[in-house]
Amino acid sequence: MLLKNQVFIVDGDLNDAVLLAKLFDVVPFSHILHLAAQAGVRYAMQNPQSYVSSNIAGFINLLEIAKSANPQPAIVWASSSSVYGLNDKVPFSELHRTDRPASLYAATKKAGEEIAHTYNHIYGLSLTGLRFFTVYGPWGRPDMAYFFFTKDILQGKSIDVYQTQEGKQVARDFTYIDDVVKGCVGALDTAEKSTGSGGKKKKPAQLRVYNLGNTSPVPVGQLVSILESLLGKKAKKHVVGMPRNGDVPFTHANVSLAYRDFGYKPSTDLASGLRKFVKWYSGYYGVETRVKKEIQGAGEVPEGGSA
Ligand SMILES: NC(=O)c1ccc[n+]([C@@H]2O[C@H](COP(=O)([O-])OP(=O)(O)OC[C@H]3O[C@@H](n4cnc5c(N)ncnc54)[C@H](O)[C@@H]3O)[C@@H](O)[C@H]2O)c1
Ligand SMILES: O=C(O)[C@H]1O[C@H](OP(=O)(O)OP(=O)(O)OC[C@H]2O[C@@H](n3ccc(=O)[nH]c3=O)[C@H](O)[C@@H]2O)[C@H](O)[C@@H](O)[C@H]1O
Repeated sequence: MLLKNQVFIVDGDLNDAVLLAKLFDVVPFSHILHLAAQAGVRYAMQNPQSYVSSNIAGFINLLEIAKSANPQPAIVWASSSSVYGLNDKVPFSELHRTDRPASLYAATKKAGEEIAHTYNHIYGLSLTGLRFFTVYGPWGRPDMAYFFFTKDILQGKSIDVYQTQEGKQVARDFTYIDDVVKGCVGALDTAEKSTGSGGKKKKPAQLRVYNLGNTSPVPVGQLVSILESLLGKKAKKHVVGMPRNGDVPFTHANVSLAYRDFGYKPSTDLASGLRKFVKWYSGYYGVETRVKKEIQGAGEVPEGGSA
């Protein structure tokens, strides 16, 4: 039995139907926040099958169990800004085209949105897809640019900063983790109940898609300048043409729908968010940075402990 404030952790694969069924037997889930996926745009060229397995087959496995559960849970899940693909209207709105993905990762997230539509339509599952925009912060993913740029700058290694074939800077609507977490909680709080029971739909159920971005794109070159200042070290920067690797030249979120429906309002600019990241990174990896010196000077302790 779980006591108040306790968390029950089960380590398993989404594709393990037996395990998922057991979990649903034990817990009558009212809500599910589904974040598990094979993430990363560029890695999709190296290991395409892992995207199909986690983002399509694994998602369907979860939906299959959820649709037969009684009660059916409401599901909030992570889609991606990458579904906008070659869309060049800015800022990206949920009403814009998402039928031209630039990477297999994006194609699997877009497939997820279509699959969600099907399970909502046939079985009455309440489904909300959240299109996250390049999320960064403490405990982030080491394969993301802000993270490995930090490591490489500190180690004196060179970094590649992409520009478009036309020589324009590549930009991202970098979004701080705490803002995204607030968006997830808002989506969960406003998720309506599913309307089916025992695999049968009783009436139409809620189906939503929202952008969760920062609404303020920043060129990657500027991200590097901010890191240089926070780390107290110059980057060995090579500006190179963006390889044909699934990347898109820019992202920029319009978040008015999320604001209207659950008050989503990102409040962390890139410099403040990266400062928190570098503070965590310094403590976690035990490395010297300008931020670490500043906070030690002020008598604070770096976050994260040691690795
Ligand atoms: N970080 C971003 O910038 C960003 C942007 C858009 C969307 N997203 C999406 O947000 C979600 C979380 O991303 P993240 O950056 O925290 O990635 P992450 O890699 O840190 O977290 C994803 C987790 O899913 C787990 N996972 C993968 N396949 C699984 C499977 N078959 N069964 C069980 N677990 C599995 C991984 O082990 C990992 O712990 C993902 O769905 C990702 O696609 C992330
Ligand atoms: O919002 C999303 O849907 C996605 O967000 C994230 O993808 P991206 O926006 O591509 O983030 P990330 O790899 O950190 O590259 C950042 C920038 O650095 C540029 N970049 C990258 C590598 C490099 O060597 N040089 C470079 O300039 C690169 O061109 C880009 O402009 C998630 O990883 C992904 O899982 C997905 O969910």
